[in-house]
Amino acid sequence: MNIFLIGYMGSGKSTIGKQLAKVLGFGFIDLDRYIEQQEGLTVETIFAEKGELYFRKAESKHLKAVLDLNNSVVALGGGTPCYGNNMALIKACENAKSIYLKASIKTLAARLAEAQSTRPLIAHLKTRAELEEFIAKHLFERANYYSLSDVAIAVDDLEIEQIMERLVLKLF
Ligand SMILES: Nc1ncnc2c1ncn2[C@@H]1O[C@H](COP(=O)(O)OP(=O)(O)O)[C@@H](O)[C@H]1O
Ligand SMILES: O=C(O)C1=C[C@@H](OP(=O)(O)O)[C@@H](O)[C@H](O)C1
Ligand SMILES: [Mg+2]
Repeated sequence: MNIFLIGYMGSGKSTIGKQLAKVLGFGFIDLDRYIEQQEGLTVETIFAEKGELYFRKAESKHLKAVLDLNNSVVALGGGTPCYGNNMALIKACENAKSIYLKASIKTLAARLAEAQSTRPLIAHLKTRAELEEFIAKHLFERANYYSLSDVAIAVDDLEIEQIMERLVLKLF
């Protein structure tokens, strides 16, 4: 079985993915880290020096390499399901479950305010109001892709442990 974690930046894909893999005894792949290893550049540098289009093409290419793993948890990037035929490929995987970590704009903004500099799409935003406006519009564009996931979990106000418990119940 293969598990794909989907959701907006800051929803907890990387954090929950790592823990879930540990609990299940599965391998863990963070697609962003995998892209960095394969490209020999950080995500920030790829955006800055090669541009977002190059990143999206690399993301699709490297996604294909992690689709057919076994007993793995894969934390996708926030944009991964929303470009090209990525979500169709994820949905077409056999023995795979896609999980949407669904968080409110307020929760996402609070978490991302602490981590804007490592996320090129939001690094330039100055105030909390600008950040919230950006997330609201972006989430409106992306939510239809996220909602194609097999399972959705509302993560607002839940500790990581509580999310893990709910996830395991929904998965098995
Ligand atoms: N359930 C949670 N409660 C509180 N903080 C969380 C929770 N899940 C994630 N975080 C924090 O939110 C930030 C973004 O998490 P991360 O796993 O990097 O998200 P993503 O990979 O979806 O962008 C991190 O600082 C992480 O510690
Ligand atoms: O939402 C996006 O388009 C992106 C999300 C990031 O991953 P996280 O969702 O893990 O922050 C990373 O892939 C890149 O900065 C672009
Ligand atoms: Mg991540």
